[in-house]
Amino acid sequence: MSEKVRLFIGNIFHSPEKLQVQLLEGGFVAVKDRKIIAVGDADALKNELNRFENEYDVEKVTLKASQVLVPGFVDTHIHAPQYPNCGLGYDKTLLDWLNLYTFELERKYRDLELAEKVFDSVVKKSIEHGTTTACYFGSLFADATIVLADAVEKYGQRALVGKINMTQCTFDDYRETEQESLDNTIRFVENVLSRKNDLVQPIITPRFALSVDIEHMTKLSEIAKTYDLHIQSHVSENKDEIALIHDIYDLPYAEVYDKANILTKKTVLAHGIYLSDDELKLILERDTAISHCPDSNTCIKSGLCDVRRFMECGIKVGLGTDISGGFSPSIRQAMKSALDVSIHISFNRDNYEPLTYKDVFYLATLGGAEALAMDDKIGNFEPGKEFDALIIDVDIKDGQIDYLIDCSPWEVLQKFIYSGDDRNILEVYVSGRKLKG
Ligand SMILES: O=c1[nH]c(=O)c2nc[nH]c2[nH]1
Ligand SMILES: [Zn+2]
Repeated sequence: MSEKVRLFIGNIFHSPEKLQVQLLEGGFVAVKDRKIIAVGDADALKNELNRFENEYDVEKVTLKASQVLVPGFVDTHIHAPQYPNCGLGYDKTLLDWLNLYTFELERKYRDLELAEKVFDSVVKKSIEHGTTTACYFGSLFADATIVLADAVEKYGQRALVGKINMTQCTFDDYRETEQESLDNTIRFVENVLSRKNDLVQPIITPRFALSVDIEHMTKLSEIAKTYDLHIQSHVSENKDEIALIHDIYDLPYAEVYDKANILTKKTVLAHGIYLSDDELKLILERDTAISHCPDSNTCIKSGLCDVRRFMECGIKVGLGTDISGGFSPSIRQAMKSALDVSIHISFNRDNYEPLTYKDVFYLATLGGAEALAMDDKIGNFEPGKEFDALIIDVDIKDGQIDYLIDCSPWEVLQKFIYSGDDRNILEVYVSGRKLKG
């Protein structure tokens, strides 16, 4: 019996390299078990097809003209416990929003039944919208965050899952002592690592520089070092927040994190709207990434984030939904909003080139993988990488798009980014396994 290979044949988009988008028209991706073994254009397919059919038991998946195959989307910043609050509290700005809406909801996750109900929904919804890899802020409570890791494992998503650390600047009954924070973090990390599921990894999660002081953050960074883990936090999101950090430390925001050793090549910081050039230089030197979350920046009125500036100085950047600062679990929505914000910035700046749909496609796929330091495994269709992919169709019965004229493959991609939704995502694959469709 020869081994099975799936051949996806049709119009294929991916970013072979940073900032580039390539169309393989009538091309193919060959998948064996979890991994991509070959990729090519129509000519390569003609040359390779016989060989594949001789060597393997080939199953063909042939796409229609209204369909494209793309790498799975990467959500580099999403708060799972905040999912019930999507769409709420947007008359506030960050610090009031945290106190009046967010901590009020998050403190309820001592209740593990609530945790199970919400995390089941948010993970399913995220996959429905094409997120094959998510970087989750979990709960302050280790047990609830274990329930989130369970949901991710159950539905087969690739994810980094973090137990939040907060020892100050929140309600008395919604924080941990420093010892609890360290003990529960280690307990959570060991729980996730003991599963030996390479799709689900723990991530160290000091919430932001107001939630934990430098000394405690330094201890958290030591845990990350001991276990070789990722780190996530927020940075320079809101002017009032930045003023408080400055009052406490008299240092630029990014330097506070650098003092605590949390700027590593496996760290992703959300927002960064007001980072100075010097802070960007520091972040670049540390090879730390930024998660651009345009919906959140608009909904809680944090500001217009110039993501092109990060990209131009070479910082790794991905997109984040930032539920529930953002209202939607969809990275397609984040792509559209990243375009909107960039266009709005261009109205007030001479010679400013707004992002294009190709730029946001890169950010949603390879950019996200780079931001999470996972681009050795995912992000495009390079042979040897795992097959995380979506089949998108803009000609479906009950979608938002009426497909009235034939579209070229590039137009199919544009239509999806601007006018599509989860109904246009027919199939979702993570590590070769079909999760939707
Ligand atoms: O967008 C945000 N969401 C949060 O939950 C949060 N916590 C600190 N800073 C934050 N920013
Ligand atoms: Zn956030």
